[in-house]
Amino acid sequence: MSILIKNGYVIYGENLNVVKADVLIEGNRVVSVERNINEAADTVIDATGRVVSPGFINLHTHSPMGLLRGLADDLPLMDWLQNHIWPREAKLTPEYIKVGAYLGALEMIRSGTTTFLDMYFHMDKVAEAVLDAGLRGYLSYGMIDLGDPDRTEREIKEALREMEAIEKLNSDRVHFVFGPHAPYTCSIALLKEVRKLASEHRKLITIHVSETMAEIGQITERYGKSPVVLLDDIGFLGNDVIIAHGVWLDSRDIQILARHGVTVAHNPGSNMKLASGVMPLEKLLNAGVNVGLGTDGSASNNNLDMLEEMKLAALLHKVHNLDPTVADARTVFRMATQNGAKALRLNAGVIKEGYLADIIIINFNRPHLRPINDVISHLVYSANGNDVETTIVGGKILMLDGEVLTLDEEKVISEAEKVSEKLA
Ligand SMILES: N[C@@H](CCSC[C@H]1O[C@@H](n2cnc3c(=O)[nH]cnc32)[C@H](O)[C@@H]1O)C(=O)O
Ligand SMILES: [Zn+2]
Repeated sequence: MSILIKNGYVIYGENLNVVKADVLIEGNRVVSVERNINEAADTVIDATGRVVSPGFINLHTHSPMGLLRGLADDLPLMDWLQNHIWPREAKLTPEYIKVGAYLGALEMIRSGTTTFLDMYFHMDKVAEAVLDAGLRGYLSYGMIDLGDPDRTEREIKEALREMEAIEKLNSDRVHFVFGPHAPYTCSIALLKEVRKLASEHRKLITIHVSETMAEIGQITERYGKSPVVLLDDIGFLGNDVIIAHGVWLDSRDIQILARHGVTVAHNPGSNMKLASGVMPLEKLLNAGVNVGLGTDGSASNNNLDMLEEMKLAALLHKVHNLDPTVADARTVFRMATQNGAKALRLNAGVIKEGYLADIIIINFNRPHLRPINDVISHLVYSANGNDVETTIVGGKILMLDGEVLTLDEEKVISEAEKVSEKLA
């Protein structure tokens, strides 16, 4: 199968050069980006007045949490989790989670996300939804043992069960990732076992770290050190680790993360909504730490729109530093694309010959995106997810001119509505 995208403004290569060109996709890869490609293709898409961009990589989310959207707002993290989210999650069955995963997948396709790193439970069900939807999912079972050795064993067993189930699906679009929830919900024994298993099975690890001041307080009281120093001391860190948040990091923590090549998934929307704090983006980037962008779940954001998230990231760090040169549009755009790909070791996040064809087309024939003075600026500061018209993953078209081809949109939405009645 081949796709030819004609006449668009293409965001080309790592340097984000915007060129008027055609893009030829063969199989799952981009084979050519040039003016006036005249080759025949199975599908030809006219992208006149449109921007052809790498799809977004949401580096931290809980995709089925759309089911809980709007049920518990305006609360701090620990209260939100313990008193509102966890009691509702206790009612979630594998079937409900699958319904939530379809809702999340639909939202991601519509807003231009092509790959996401997820943490939730029953990820084998999420994987089935991801495969139907056509997205790429890096899926972690969120492990929580609260220091109870019986629970440690159960959580590891469940993670391994889900790993096997996902591997059985035998697709390059779904990957299992280890997901110990956080240093305040996981015992040292669990964290050490995860480190060992991840190395043994060559899997990535993702974990919430240093999200709130309350967490720093708890971990310092329990262990006499910061969460990052704790993880370093038990040999947990490596370039296969993606920490979500990293809001409360001191300069020593940052040096440790840089030394190990750890990636940080930044979630500005969630950090602002839960009033967790402002992550030290400039310091992390200056130390050479890879920083990607995530939305977190739809119960703390409250959507999965990466275009919106880029703007939040840019604005947050400007006002926080009282310096508008911080978090410039190109830096933030790279966080939402190539930095995420780097963390996931995925040959995507860039449009270039040989890369995976994970590509979106954004309609710039709209007043808020004209005149086209600067494409990257418009994407970060002026666009939103609704401007995405076409979404392609691995050379497969998931949405074409605003019509989602892989999912029955009405059904996905009505089933989510039905499940929500059972959770309220
Ligand atoms: N095995 C666990 C499931 C954990 S999934 C991952 C968890 O992370 C929670 N979560 C969502 N957003 C955040 C966040 O920002 N910080 C910490 N936890 C979060 C989410 O609600 C979910 O409970 C169990 O049986 O309860
Ligand atoms: Zn999270």
